[in-house]
Amino acid sequence: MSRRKSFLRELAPTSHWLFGPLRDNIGVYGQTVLAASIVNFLGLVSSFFIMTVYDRVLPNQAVESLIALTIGVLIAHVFDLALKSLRGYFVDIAGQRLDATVGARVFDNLMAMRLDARRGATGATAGLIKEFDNLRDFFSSATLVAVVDLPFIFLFIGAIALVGGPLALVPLMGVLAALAAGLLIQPFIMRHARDAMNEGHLKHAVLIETLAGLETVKSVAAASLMRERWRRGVLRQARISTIGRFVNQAAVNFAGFAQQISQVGVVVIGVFLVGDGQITTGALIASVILTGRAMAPLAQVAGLLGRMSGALASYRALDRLMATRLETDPRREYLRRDRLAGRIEFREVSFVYPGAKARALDEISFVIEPGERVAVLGRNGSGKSTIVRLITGVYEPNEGSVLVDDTDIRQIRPADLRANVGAVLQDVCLFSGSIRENIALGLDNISDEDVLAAAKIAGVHDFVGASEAGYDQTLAERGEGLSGGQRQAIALARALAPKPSILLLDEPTSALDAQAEAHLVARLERATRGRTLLLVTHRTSLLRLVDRVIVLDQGRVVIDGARDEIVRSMAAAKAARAAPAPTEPRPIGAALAGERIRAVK
Ligand SMILES: Nc1ncnc2c1ncn2[C@@H]1O[C@H](COP(=O)(O)OP(=O)(O)OP(=O)(O)O)[C@@H](O)[C@H]1O
Repeated sequence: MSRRKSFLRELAPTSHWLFGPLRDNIGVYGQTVLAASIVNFLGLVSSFFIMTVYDRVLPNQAVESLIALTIGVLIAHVFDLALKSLRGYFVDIAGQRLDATVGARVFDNLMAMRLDARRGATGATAGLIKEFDNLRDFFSSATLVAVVDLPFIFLFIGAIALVGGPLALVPLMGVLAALAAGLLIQPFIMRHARDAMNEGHLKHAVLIETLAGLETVKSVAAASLMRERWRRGVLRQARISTIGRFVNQAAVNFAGFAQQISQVGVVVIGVFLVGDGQITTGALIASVILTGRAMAPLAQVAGLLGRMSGALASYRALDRLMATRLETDPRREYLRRDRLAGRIEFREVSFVYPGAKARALDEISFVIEPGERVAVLGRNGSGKSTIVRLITGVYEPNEGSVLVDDTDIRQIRPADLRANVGAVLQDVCLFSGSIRENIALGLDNISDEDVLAAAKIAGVHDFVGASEAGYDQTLAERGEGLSGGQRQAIALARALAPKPSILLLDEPTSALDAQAEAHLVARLERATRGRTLLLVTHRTSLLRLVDRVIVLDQGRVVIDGARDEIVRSMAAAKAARAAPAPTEPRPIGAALAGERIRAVK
């Protein structure tokens, strides 16, 4: 099989995300059903043993028969013990396998989900992933075994009919009443399970948002606000869960009650039947024991129905997640482009963020040739970063197309596109691990030389080279332990390391001081030569890196031309307003804000 086909196969598991792996486990579940069935049959043994002892051994004092029967019943109980342990073990094995397959698939889906298909807060999505534990517990819990026991309830009632005749009607009515009560409350429990789950996700979202922004929460004294949101979430979830649990427990208790009453009923009616000579005393005792045995799983089944509601709510939520659009459509034949030359074209591109009303980009068109170096300028919110996001392919245009090397990027295999596009985004995000790991993130075959070369250009070597731990220095979550400028340098090194043909830098020096920025610009001037560079900036000092400038305003291209010409006209406009000459670094956006700009169209 070709490499491409096997990759697509990997991405496109053909079976349903849950039922497929459950089907793969059918052998293990089959063994569980077999073990549970034998356990149920062995459950008959004790009752028949007692009945035989009462009716045959006791009147005749048949000690030899008693010994033989006792040995038989002991062997049956040893089997029963072994099979019960195996039954639990089999269900556990099935749970482990589900963990390995379904758990991985859910995570893969999350990674491959399109950003514009994502719904709700990060914390709520994290809560959703937690739902998998709920589902997994359901399919690997001992309670599930109660389902296997359910048909055996009728086997035991059949056995009662065999030895006690009409006595069987008593447990039959008890069973039907308990099952009816359990089923009647299902819609109510189901609604509560779903509401409790949703409240749980909202609560989780508050927790994650607070933890992610803990420094800000503390420094702006927002703790009381977050605590109040958390407290409200906890109270709401607790209230809903308490009602659900109460009703479910009532069903479990009713099943226990039905069992007790049935046994009493069997004894009372049995006395009359024994009196009439219809059944023997042994048959009465066996019927009482069998009634207990028949109805024992009912409480478990009532509990199982409650858990099933929770599992069903989790399944539905996860199923929605698994059905969201992925970046890579497994049914599509993507183009493999190992090496891209770096031509970028925006053709009549419009884009609206999910949930937003206004267009972030409004029918914009431009071409950047391979190796061309372009700065994108404009006021805050004019759409500069959106251009970067569209080239990385994390968002798709609503209208028009973004082409790289004359191919719509939706046709290019996302992994190939990312391998050819190095990007430093506005919000730098590092991960726990060493500095080297952070630079080489996602690059499996990168050499130490390439890491070092990129680190030197980006300025990482300036603060890492002389330290004892060097590139092995371990960073905490999100790169904590480094300054903003140092984090930015690592992100730049990460973008440069694979020597991509396209380099997208979104305000790469916003956290640097003037001197560090000047050094970086000098190094970047050499390093970016021959690569397509798209630089988003508010600083004039970075314009040394580019030959052309595109200016955006409200999602439209309003100026597109040679750098020197545009810088000259900007300076002239400023001079005309008699503004004092700004000192380094000068914010271009501010300069442009008060300026009348010539539309290119
Ligand atoms: N995730 C998002 N969801 C909804 N709207 C967004 C999102 N990100 C950006 N926007 C909106 O899209 C528009 C363009 O945003 P963009 O980040 O591209 O601006 P920008 O020019 O890079 O601004 P800045 O100079 O402040 O970084 C803005 O109006 C912004 O409010």
